[in-house]
Amino acid sequence: MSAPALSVSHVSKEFTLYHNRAMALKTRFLGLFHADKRQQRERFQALTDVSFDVGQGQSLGLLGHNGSGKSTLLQVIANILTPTSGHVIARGRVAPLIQLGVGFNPELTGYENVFLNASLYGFRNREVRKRLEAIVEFAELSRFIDSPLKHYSSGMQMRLGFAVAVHLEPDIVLADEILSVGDQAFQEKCLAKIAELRRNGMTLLLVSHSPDQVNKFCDYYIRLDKGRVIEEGRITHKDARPAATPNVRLVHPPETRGK
Ligand SMILES: Nc1ncnc2c1ncn2[C@@H]1O[C@H](COP(=O)(O)OP(=O)(O)OP(=O)(O)O)[C@@H](O)[C@H]1O
Repeated sequence: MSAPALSVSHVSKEFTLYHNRAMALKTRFLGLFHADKRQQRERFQALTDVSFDVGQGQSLGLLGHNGSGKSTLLQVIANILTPTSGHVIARGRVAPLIQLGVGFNPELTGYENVFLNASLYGFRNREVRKRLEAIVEFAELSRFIDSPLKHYSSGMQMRLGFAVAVHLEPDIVLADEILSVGDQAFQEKCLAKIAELRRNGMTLLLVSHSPDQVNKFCDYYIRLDKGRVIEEGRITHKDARPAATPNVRLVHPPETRGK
C-alpha cells in the first residue's frame, strides 16, 4: 500500500489577538489619558488537534461555517502558516490555489510573471516554455501577456495564477473556493480543469461552502466547527474513485466528536 499523499497529524494553530487600539480609543474618548494603556493580548485557538490522511488520487472536501478554520488549515498544509503544534507531510508537488497571484510582481509583464511564479513551484525556464502557450491560452490573456501585471484586473491576475498552478503537473491541489476565480464562464473552465486533473490521479483538498461542489468533486469530507473536526464521512456518488489506494483516515471516533 503506498503512503498517503497528505498526512495531517494533530495540527493545532493558535493566533494572538491584540486589543490595544480599541482600548486606547476608548480611554481617549473617556478622557482617561493616564488609564492603563498596556497592550491586551488574547490567545485564539483557530485549529485544535486536526488529523487526517488523504490517499493518493483521493479528494477531501473541507466544509464549515465562516471562521471555522478551513482557510487556516489550508494555509498550514500549504506551508504558508506554521502550526503551533502537530505537523503535515505532503508527498509530491503541491499547487496551492490560494492567495492566487501572491508572488507576482506588478512591474513585470504577465509573461515574466509566469516564469517567476513557476520558479516558486521549482520549475526551470525550459519546462515553463513548453507549457507557456497552454497557460496563456487557458488564462485567456494572450492580448495582455506582454503588458505589466499592474494593468491587469484582480480577476485577470487570479486567472493567470490559477493557469500557472494547474499546468505544472501538481500531485496535490489545495483549492480554496475555486468558484471565486473569474467570471462564471471561467469558473466553469476551472472546475472542468480540476475534474480533468482528478481523472489523471491528482489528490485534491477542496475548501468550499457548497456541499454540492464537495459532493461533486470529493470522495470524503470533514466539517470543521471552531477549529475542530465535528463531522466526517465518505461521499457516495457516481464519479467516486474506487478506494484502491489508502483512503482518508478519519481519526476522530464518534465519541470524541465535538469535544
Ligand atoms: N492571522 C490571524 N490572526 C488572528 N486570527 C486569525 C488570523 N487568521 C485567521 N484568524 C481567525 O481564525 C479563525 C478561522 O479563520 P479562517 O479564515 O481559517 O476561517 P474559514 O473557515 O476559512 O472562514 P471563511 O469561510 O469565512 O473563509 C477566524 O476566527 C479568524 O478570525
